[in-house]
Amino acid sequence: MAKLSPSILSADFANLKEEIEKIEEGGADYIHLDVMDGTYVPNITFGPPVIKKLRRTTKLPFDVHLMIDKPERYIKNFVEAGADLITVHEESTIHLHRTIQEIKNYGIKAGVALNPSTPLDNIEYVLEDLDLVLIMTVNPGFGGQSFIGSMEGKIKKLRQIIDERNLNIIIEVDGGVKLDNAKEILDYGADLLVVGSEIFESEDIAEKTKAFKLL
Ligand SMILES: O=C(CO)[C@@H](O)[C@H](O)COP(=O)(O)O
Ligand SMILES: [Fe+2]
Repeated sequence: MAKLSPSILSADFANLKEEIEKIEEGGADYIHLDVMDGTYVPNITFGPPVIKKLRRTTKLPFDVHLMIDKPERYIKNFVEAGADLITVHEESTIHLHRTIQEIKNYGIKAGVALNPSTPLDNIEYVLEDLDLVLIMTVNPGFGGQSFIGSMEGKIKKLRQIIDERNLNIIIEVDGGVKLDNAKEILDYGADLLVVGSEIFESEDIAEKTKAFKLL
């Protein structure tokens, strides 16, 4: 069964509590929280105070995707807000190894995200320290974009590396995941799918979440 992390980026921000209840009802495994700072990506969303309030509304684990410049400045704030898993972009932090260690020292899971143009080689020497690798299948910043086809090879290659080395790393795929391509993406080797617009822009959020869970 597919693991699912619905992204609230496309949710109704005036009714987040209700929207979260619907994905919970549909069987979501995590909630994906897209944090954007207007510098690392050309969009601004929300930060630790919003996440802290949301923490009281659900027991689902918080999958926090940081699209911010120099994320090491704010790891503590996101941990205190209730993150269970923090993913930083490889391109956003100079001392990636140190940033990963900082996240893990708080006793939560650490992930690294790669933009579409960033090679897997860039995480070669931190792979053993990671709980998760997030493959961006769109350029980060916005929901509702189309899956970039060449990411198929990247997901497959990462699956091969993880299996060959027997590593315990989740492959998360984020961007342009829809009901009609999700099965293929799982077959490439993804473990965890992020879905934003396809779930939150649908008529029935709980039913749509269930449909992904049945894949
Ligand atoms: O990180 C991001 C965008 O930068 C994503 O998490 C999007 O929110 C996914 O949205 P869809 O592509 O599924 O609409
Ligand atoms: Fe994301």
